[in-house]
Amino acid sequence: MATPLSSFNFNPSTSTNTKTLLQNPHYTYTHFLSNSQTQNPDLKLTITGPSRLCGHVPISGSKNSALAILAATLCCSGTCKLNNVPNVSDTRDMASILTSLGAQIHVSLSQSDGQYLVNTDGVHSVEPCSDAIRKIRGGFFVIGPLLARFGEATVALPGGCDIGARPVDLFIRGLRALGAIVYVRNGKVQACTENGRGLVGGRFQLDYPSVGATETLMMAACMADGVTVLSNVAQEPEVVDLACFLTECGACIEGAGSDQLIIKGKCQLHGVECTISPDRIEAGTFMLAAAITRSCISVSRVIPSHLTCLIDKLLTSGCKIRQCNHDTFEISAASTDVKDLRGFDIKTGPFPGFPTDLQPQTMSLLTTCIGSSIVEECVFDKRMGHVKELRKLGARIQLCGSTALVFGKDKGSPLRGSQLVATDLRGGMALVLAGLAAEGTTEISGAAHIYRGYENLEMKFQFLGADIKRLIPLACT
Ligand SMILES: CC(=O)N[C@H]1[C@@H](OP(=O)(O)OP(=O)(O)OC[C@H]2O[C@@H](n3ccc(=O)[nH]c3=O)[C@H](O)[C@@H]2O)O[C@H](CO)[C@@H](O)[C@@H]1O
Ligand SMILES: C=C(OP(=O)(O)O)C(=O)O
Repeated sequence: MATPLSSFNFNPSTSTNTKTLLQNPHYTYTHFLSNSQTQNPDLKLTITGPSRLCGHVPISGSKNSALAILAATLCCSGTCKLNNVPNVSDTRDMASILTSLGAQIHVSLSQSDGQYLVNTDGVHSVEPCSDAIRKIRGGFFVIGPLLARFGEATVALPGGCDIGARPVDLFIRGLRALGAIVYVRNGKVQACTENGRGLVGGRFQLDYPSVGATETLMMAACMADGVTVLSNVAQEPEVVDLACFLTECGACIEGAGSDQLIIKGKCQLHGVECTISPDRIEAGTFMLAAAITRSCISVSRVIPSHLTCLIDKLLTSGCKIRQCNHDTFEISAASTDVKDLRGFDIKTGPFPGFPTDLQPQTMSLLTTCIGSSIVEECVFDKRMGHVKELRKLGARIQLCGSTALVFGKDKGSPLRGSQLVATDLRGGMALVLAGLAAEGTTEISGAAHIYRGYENLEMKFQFLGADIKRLIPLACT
């Protein structure tokens, strides 16, 4: 029997250790946060473990699908209605990028599934607010639709997680292949079409199947004159989500989910209603949370084909995973159900490979498993910032470049609470998972990074029974 979906286990109790932290005169516990508060660099999370989780967790809409689809609304005349947009700081930043161009956005957070009504007919600028673009990676993707619909765009070089070199050379070369003139000047990419004639269909082979470059070029090609063939493209589910959205809007795209896209340009696309797919990275994170705390929880909505790699590894480790219906999974690592978990090796890669966005959280689990494991990060060149922090909890990890050798536990829990610093989104969440498993209190500063991509994160963990709180400087309340 699956755990009943109504069996929420809300445990708002405050442990002695947390009380000690709350005695800090400069910090307070807050239940709800405003937009600027989630981005406050002094925001902290405090967790007292070890936790046993129990109950059901609903998965929010995909951050990365939502960002790309919000950018794609710039291709559409009329209004787009987007449901299930996650209320995270990245989507709020994307909304401010669109409004800085003149788009009208009505956000309804009272809907349980975050609804955005977006109309880009009144766009009067082709240069989005640079400060917002420099905060997130997805904001840069607007260069494709702006150029396609309005014939020019000036977009600052993007931000996003600090996880290595993140150039935009493939975007630039791809847009040139569609007839654009593109320069990088003073930290901004300036693009226009020759004599204002618009983009033209062309052929372009990506050196690497970049998700963002594939999405940007797909949006541009949808409104270029003629046929475009893009090869060696990304096959991630978020690319498929974007292609489905654009097709509903009237675009003609073949091959989404394969390594080649054939796109026939259309003069105009129209607004549609669309529901953002569930976030596979959030779903994977909660499955890993169940494993690291040796607990049993259920998770929905999950699209199983999006998480094949992780599910296979968790089964290898000894977890029991049961599909309760088409989109609900129960995962158990509880001692009543399984022997203790064994370590396993992972190597990240483009989809359908192991997702780089689950690498840090998986490493946290491996520090608690029997035996040693090898973690190879092959997508980003500096995505190991969490290693130093996990060591502060007592984890034994040897690092050589982007390969980590993780020594599991000898006996008992090897992790003990400590004061940690989150330096990026998934690395920060890896610390949350480790904090749930660790004995004692873990305090994580730099928590704003985590709020970029996890909706209601501490509320979801509290419902599962974890002792987790966010602390915000008194000056900001
Ligand atoms: C907003 C968004 O959707 N972010 C996701 C997107 O990021 P993003 O689209 O930035 O990731 P890419 O797939 O582009 O990056 C992968 C690799 O390609 C390289 N590269 C990329 C573009 C380029 O022009 N030149 C180049 O060399 C990058 O340096 C990196 O090493 O896909 C990543 C890989 O699944 C995820 O981790 C991010 O969560
Ligand atoms: C790397 C990520 O995001 P971004 O590309 O937006 O920095 C992520 O979601 O893990």
